[in-house]
Amino acid sequence: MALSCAVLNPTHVLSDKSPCLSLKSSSTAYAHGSYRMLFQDPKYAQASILKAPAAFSSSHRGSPLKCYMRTEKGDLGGVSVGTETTEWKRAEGIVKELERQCSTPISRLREVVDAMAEELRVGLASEAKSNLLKMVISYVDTLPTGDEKGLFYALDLGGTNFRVLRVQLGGKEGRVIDKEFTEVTIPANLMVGTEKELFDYIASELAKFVTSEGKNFYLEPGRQRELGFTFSFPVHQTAIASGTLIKWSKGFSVSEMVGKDVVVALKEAMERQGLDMHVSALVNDTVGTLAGGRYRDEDVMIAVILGTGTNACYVEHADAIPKCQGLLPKSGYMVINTEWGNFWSSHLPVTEFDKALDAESINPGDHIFEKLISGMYLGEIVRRLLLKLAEDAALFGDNIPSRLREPYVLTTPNISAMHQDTSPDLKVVENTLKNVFGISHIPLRTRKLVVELCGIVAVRAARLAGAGIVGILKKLGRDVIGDTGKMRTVVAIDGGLYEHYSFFRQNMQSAVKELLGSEVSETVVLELSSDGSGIGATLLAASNSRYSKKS
Ligand SMILES: Nc1ncnc2c1ncn2[C@@H]1O[C@H](COP(=O)(O)OP(=O)(O)O)[C@@H](O)[C@H]1O
Ligand SMILES: O=P(O)(O)OC[C@H]1O[C@@H](O)[C@H](O)[C@@H](O)[C@@H]1O
Repeated sequence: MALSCAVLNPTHVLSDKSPCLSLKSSSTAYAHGSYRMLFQDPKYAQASILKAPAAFSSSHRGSPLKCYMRTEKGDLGGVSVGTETTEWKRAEGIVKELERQCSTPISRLREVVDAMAEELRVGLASEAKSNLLKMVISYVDTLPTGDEKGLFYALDLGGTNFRVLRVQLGGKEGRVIDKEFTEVTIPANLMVGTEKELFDYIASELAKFVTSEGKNFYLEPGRQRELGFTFSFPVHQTAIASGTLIKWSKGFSVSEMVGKDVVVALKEAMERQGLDMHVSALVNDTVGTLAGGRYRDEDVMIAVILGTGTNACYVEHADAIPKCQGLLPKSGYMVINTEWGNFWSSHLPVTEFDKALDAESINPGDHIFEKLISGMYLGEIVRRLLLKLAEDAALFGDNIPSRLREPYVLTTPNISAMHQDTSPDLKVVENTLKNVFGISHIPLRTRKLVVELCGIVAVRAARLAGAGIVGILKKLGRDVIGDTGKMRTVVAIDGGLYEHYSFFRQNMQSAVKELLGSEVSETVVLELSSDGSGIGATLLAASNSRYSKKS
């Protein structure tokens, strides 16, 4: 079977040193001019001089045989004479089309900003089930003052990790006198198990941690230990220390929990563990991050999580919350947990791959924005693209590795490592694809294509996250220089995706700058607040302590 490749001739050159021919199974190719066939893979090392018109065949089967062809006089000035197979052209076509579908030009981002600002407003107007954004009233209407004192614990149940923390707070002078924490990965089976299994695991880890309390930590005599419980899932908050689960996200589905008070579930589990501790605050991790950020900088107004999932909260004026009837806080403001992961707009650049991922997820139709931008999903999107290229353009040869069909086997840390591979031969890409999918002998141009795919998915995610932030700034009227002049707004950001993926961080920051313009963007600070939610939860436990004298 002849490859339908162009006939080679000396003028037909490729600008890079990518392999010139991809030979699948037994096939022949034709070459004009006299060339030396250099096989890239040593096991086919046979240099043979081909006299034009030359035909050669390979009995090689399986993944493509890569080779270089050069004139007898050696290298054609550093280029190889090559030809494109139809499959390669098809692969490039698919990637180009994907780039078009995922594009986020500033015009489209502005539409997303406006849609986000509108959904924020709608969500504050009423508790209608139809609201995309839950806009959860957090019952946090006072943020840390710095006067907090004493020993407080925090427990942070996230999408991937579960953290326990204790701090000794020393008021304005001492601030954080000492802190200790431990982090464990949540066993996957508990994400889909029973309430008792999940909460007994959490309570037992917490009880273990309490027994290791050192002498640096001091509990006032006669007091019960107090805890800030950070629960990174959509909760309908009913008071500062109670709330019922609205729905799971990020691969969790402990079914009988929906509608139940998560603090009651934790308290029952703590009792089963014999753990004597009072839950003083139930907070979303964005609210914890905001509190931790405000403890350091009084201009923190917004907190964003870009981790396994994504979400944002912000400080809203109480009189801008119509659904907050009769709950007018003395402070005049209320922290709102937007639950923006559930945002959707027709302006979002959603592709067939995103739709398929959503349809096959455990929460189809939910958290569409989160599925476009957060750490749980970026690797999975790239995997789906690679599978498409393998099926439609034989990117990795005739036989498709079975692991390429395995959902979530390619993680976002994998794609950030490949995407940020600075080695000249893209060794990280090669090793990652080999370790994850068992694919080897990947030519350089294919590795470059994989990097390009990671970039397309990451840029879209980062720019959409930036648009989400500007949507909140717009809701607050801080996307322009108001008549009160320039106001500094700090956005505290936590989460492994933002913290570890610098390319994502840079693209998000540049999207915010592009949307705001240089003058306004100078008033907005995006800062990494990597231990924010834990510290913040202890601070909120302190400010809502059963022993504090509420004025
Ligand atoms: N090196 C990395 N590059 C890109 N994303 C990463 C990296 N390391 C972790 N992440 C993302 O961060 C997520 C963990 O975020 P983190 O905030 O630490 O925990 P959680 O989401 O459980 O609160 C992981 O699910 C992963 O998607
Ligand atoms: O910290 P994580 O696991 O990345 O969670 C971030 C967000 O994940 C979303 O799925 C939840 O609905 C939010 O409540 C949460 O804040």
